Amino acid sequence: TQTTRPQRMLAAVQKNATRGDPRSVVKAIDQFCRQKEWAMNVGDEKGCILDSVVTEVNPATVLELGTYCGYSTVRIASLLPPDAKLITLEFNPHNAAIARQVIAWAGLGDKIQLVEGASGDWIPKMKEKFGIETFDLVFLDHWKDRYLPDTKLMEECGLLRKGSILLADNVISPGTPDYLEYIRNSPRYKSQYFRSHLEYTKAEDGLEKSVFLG
Ligand SMILES: O=C(NC/C=C/[C@H]1OC[C@H](O)[C@@H]1O)c1cc([N+](=O)[O-])cc(O)c1O
Ligand SMILES: [Mg+2]
Repeated sequence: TQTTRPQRMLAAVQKNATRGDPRSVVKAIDQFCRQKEWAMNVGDEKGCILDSVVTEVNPATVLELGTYCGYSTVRIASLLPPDAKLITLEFNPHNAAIARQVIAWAGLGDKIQLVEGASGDWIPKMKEKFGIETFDLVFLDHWKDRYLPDTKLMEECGLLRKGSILLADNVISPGTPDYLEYIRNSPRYKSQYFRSHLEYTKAEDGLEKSVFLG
């Protein structure tokens, strides 16, 4: 029977990456996407910007919205300090099942909590279910029309503190116009655009980094 693209991506990781070596997992996925099949991972160019933000923030608590196959999950978790906690939300059970195996191959299972379900349902439960007070860093990479409602929801649930960083993928391609308009005009955020390209292509895309001012 026909395999799915996430299944073929996982097979490429298991074939080409070294168990317990997160950077080799990242490299294997990027190679698969360049040489075999495009897939919607943040990719290596935007990934380097992601790395620099994670390193700068050095977060103790991270929320990722949109795991997909775990590429950015592994990329972020490989840079976190020892006791840091990364919670990643994925709506699609098949993608979540693949991501769990990618994360396991990278040996990062103890740093990452993958939660299956809708961000709108889980964001209000972060405190009670995971003992999270606030997030130091949020990486938005899920459905583009969920960036704005979920940001407002995080504000309402008190999950952001003065200095929390939101980093949003795809603000140009596919684009998140309502989110950009809100975050760039809100007095509660200070935003910065990092221009780059849509993963594995020459199309423009970029990451929007926003600091919550409280
Ligand atoms: O839809 C995108 N991401 C949303 C992911 C959505 C997740 O929810 C549905 C599925 O569970 C997936 O894992 C996307 C799309 C493109 N694209 O070029 O179409 C590029 C990207 O970097 C993206 O993150
Ligand atoms: Mg993306």
